[in-house]
Amino acid sequence: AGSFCCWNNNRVSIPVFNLLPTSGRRRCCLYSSTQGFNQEEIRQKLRAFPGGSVDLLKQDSGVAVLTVNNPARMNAFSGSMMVDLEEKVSQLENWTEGKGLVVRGAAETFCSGSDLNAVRAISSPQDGMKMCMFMQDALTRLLRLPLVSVALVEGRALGGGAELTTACDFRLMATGSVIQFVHKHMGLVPGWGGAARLVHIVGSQNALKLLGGAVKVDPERGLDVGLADGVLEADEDTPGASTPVQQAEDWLRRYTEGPVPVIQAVKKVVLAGRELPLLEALRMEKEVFGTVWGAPANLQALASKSKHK
Ligand SMILES: CCCC(=O)SCCNC(=O)CCNC(=O)[C@H](O)C(C)(C)COP(=O)(O)OP(=O)(O)OC[C@H]1O[C@@H](n2cnc3c(N)ncnc32)[C@H](O)[C@@H]1OP(=O)(O)O
Repeated sequence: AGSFCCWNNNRVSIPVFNLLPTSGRRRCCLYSSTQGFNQEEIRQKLRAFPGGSVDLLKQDSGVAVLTVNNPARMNAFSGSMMVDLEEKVSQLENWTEGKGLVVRGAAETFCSGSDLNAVRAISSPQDGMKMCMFMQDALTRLLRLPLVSVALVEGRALGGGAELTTACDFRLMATGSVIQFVHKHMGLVPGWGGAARLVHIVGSQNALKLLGGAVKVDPERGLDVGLADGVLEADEDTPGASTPVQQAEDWLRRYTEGPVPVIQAVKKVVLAGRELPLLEALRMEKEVFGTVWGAPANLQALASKSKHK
């Protein structure tokens, strides 16, 4: 049962760690030392570029809020924020009571990508690749959490910020917000796993258009191409109106309402279907099914003779 998912000798072994029941979960590293991935060394390098933070609020409701917090730089990711993000993902991997996650930016904007000051300082290809592996690992683990996650996009999500939105299960765009993969304008392509995930979300044709044209995706276009799953209307005039975070939590509730083991199981079977070849996905589905069949929520539903009208 102690399987994990390093890419060894160009062979991808089964990424099952996060699909296991919580007690058997092991943290996954996407890359190993054979690919030049030394997480501690990269952490130390990244910490040399401080500023801002990534903050985690775990709530009794089972829904956590992860905030990218560097408003002086439009929530750009400094090096220390990348380390913060990875640590917060680790905490969420061990959150046995969790069901949902809202990912947002501070001060009404999402994230303007990597901090260009840090980018200039680590512009060698070797350092760039190390940062890329570190962020791919953190964001892959973010998407693989057994929580249903939504990116709440206010203001701008640019470059790596756009990539971060794709590491969530859903994207909610506030009125006036923009998601833009500006990489081409920076002489880059996505490196935090954003291209691979974008293809899964919108298909290769739309992904080519969005990346190749560095298209500004507003909420209407987001819904049209399938990048956005909903739009939040601004409601500043109504006294006591709910905040965008509350609106996002309300939106998410349809997927997070119910017992923790069932919600986590739903995410796990979908993840298996998304990431594994069919036979392995079916096997994983069987494993997860075994954790809910005859479990308290199932027995309770049977006893109450519930009807689905
Ligand atoms: C694999 C990852 C690839 C990447 O993420 S590459 C980075 C992609 N992102 C960018 O190129 C964003 C560059 N920034 C911009 O386009 C604009 O600043 C932006 C976000 C549209 C906001 O424009 P405005 O509303 O006019 O505000 P502004 O330009 O005065 O910005 C306010 C302060 O924030 C700073 N800022 C914004 N984005 C940053 C970034 N990514 N890295 C470092 N600093 C950044 C900006 O320099 C300004 O600071 P200051 O007030 O001049 O000290």
